[in-house]
Amino acid sequence: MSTDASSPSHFDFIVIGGGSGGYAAARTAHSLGLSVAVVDGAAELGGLCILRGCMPSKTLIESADRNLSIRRASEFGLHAQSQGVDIRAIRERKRTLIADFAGYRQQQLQDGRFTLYRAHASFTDAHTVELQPQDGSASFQLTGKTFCIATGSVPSVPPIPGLAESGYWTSDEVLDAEALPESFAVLGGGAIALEMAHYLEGVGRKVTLIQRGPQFLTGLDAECSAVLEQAYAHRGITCHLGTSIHKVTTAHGRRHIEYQHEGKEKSITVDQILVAMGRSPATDGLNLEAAKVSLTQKKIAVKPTMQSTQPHIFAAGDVCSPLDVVHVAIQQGEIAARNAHRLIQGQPVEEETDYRLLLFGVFSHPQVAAVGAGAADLEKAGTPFVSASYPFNDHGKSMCMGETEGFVKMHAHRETGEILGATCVGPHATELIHEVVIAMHYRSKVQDFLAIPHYHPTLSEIWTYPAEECADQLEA
Ligand SMILES: Cc1cc2nc3c(=O)[nH]c(=O)nc-3n(C[C@H](O)[C@H](O)[C@H](O)COP(=O)(O)OP(=O)(O)OC[C@H]3O[C@@H](n4cnc5c(N)ncnc54)[C@H](O)[C@@H]3O)c2cc1C
Ligand SMILES: NC(=O)c1ccc[n+]([C@@H]2O[C@H](COP(=O)([O-])OP(=O)(O)OC[C@H]3O[C@@H](n4cnc5c(N)ncnc54)[C@H](O)[C@@H]3O)[C@@H](O)[C@H]2O)c1
Repeated sequence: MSTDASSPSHFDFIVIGGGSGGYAAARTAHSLGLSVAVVDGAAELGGLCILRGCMPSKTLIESADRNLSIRRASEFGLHAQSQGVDIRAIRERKRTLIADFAGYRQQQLQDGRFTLYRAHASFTDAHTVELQPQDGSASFQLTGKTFCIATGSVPSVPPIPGLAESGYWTSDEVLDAEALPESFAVLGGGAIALEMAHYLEGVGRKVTLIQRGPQFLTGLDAECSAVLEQAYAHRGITCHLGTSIHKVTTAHGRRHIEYQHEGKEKSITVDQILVAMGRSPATDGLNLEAAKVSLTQKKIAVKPTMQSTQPHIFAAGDVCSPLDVVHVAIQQGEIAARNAHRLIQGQPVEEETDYRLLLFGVFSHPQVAAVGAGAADLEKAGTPFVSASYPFNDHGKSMCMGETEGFVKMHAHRETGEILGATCVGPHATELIHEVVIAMHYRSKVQDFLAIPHYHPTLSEIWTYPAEECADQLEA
């Protein structure tokens, strides 16, 4: 770390935000020989994924998954019974792992490749940022030839009457709670709502999911939502879709939610509310107007080159992304750095993001994963295609495992046979999808896919069924 007066105040590339996107940008720019500054204003370094996102949530979910196995032990001829759940111990395990992951990232940020400033940055003009150090010392300025804004996102809380006054949790509070109340209303139907509902029910809490839209995971195949709704209902999670929340009140320390569902006025009383209604890009305080950087739908507007409306100011990650996930933030950060290098060298800024293999996974139970185009995208684009699906309840390995909820689905180009997209809801879906990602990376046709050997009996071989049916449709 360096904040002393002798540090250079001019850099080739200044990265604002040291999370997944920012770190990837800084690492790439350094490897290309640029002088790099990273500015991060957080009290703790590490970024969302490590501190309050992917890693803590997956650590907690692992405990829920194992508890579900204990609950079902008798199905497998095993005498096992849960003796209870120790939320404090689950949090301790999470804290230990996260401290390790965060420590490694902090080391990477401070190993001398970049000049790290622990400060909040805001633009004073298109080439200058004002830094307000985290330790309260006097502010100072840095100038840069190029920049990458990678400031991430913050939970978004809609103005539901009474919600703020009643109090609520976001994922931040669930992920670090040392005790959990007995009942929760989870508001939202995206990845956070579904993952946290799985965790909370998995450790024995009563959960009601209240989603505004007609399906979970808006934008994904509606059949995924139907499978999740049924699986969650089977576990005793109440799922109310197509709702409209009127207001929240409190009585005796509990929260009372009034909402409309299926044309009827309903209400529930719960101990705690988890708000999982999306996240907003973290642009407050950046003074983007001074740099003439524009927003579109609250996010920083970027071209496929990751350039903002100011060509030497790039962006990466949640602050600008069409999908708030880590591998995309990293890809964008790397492209931003390589294009900044080209700009400085006077070369054409030509590298563009390619979302053909856009990949999304949800660690619910069952899990959901998708890559590439869905049927709705292909129809909208007018692409001729064939589709086929196959259920896990007719697949040998998943039947042996007792994990029969869900299906796999594949889409292929009607003329070329190239695989264009796939969806999977079911056991280990977030792992299984990668087989199709690799095939799509190499632009495999369904016929090529069928030539690849699949071991028997495995979950992976389930993909051969929709591939075979797509190939049959193509022949026909
Ligand atoms: C509960 C949860 C679970 C998730 N699970 C997954 C998952 O399983 N898989 C997945 O791919 N994605 C997941 N995500 C999404 C993923 O965490 C984010 O997409 C990713 O971490 C965003 O990285 P980023 O670099 O854009 O931002 P961040 O990692 O948030 O980094 C932004 C940094 O900028 C700093 N900053 C902000 N403003 C300023 C400023 N003005 N000056 C200086 N510094 C500033 C912040 O301190 C922060 O360190 C999850 C998110 C949540 C909330
Ligand atoms: N496994 C993963 O990759 C993972 C896990 C968690 C989060 N994330 C990322 O974090 C981001 C935030 O996740 P999220 O689930 O909060 O957001 P989201 O945007 O995916 O989902 C928000 C949900 O809240 C609902 N909603 C919004 N306003 C509402 C209102 N007024 N009343 C009722 N419902 C309302 C929406 O219909 C939507 O279903 C996502 O973009 C996601 O990519 C990813």
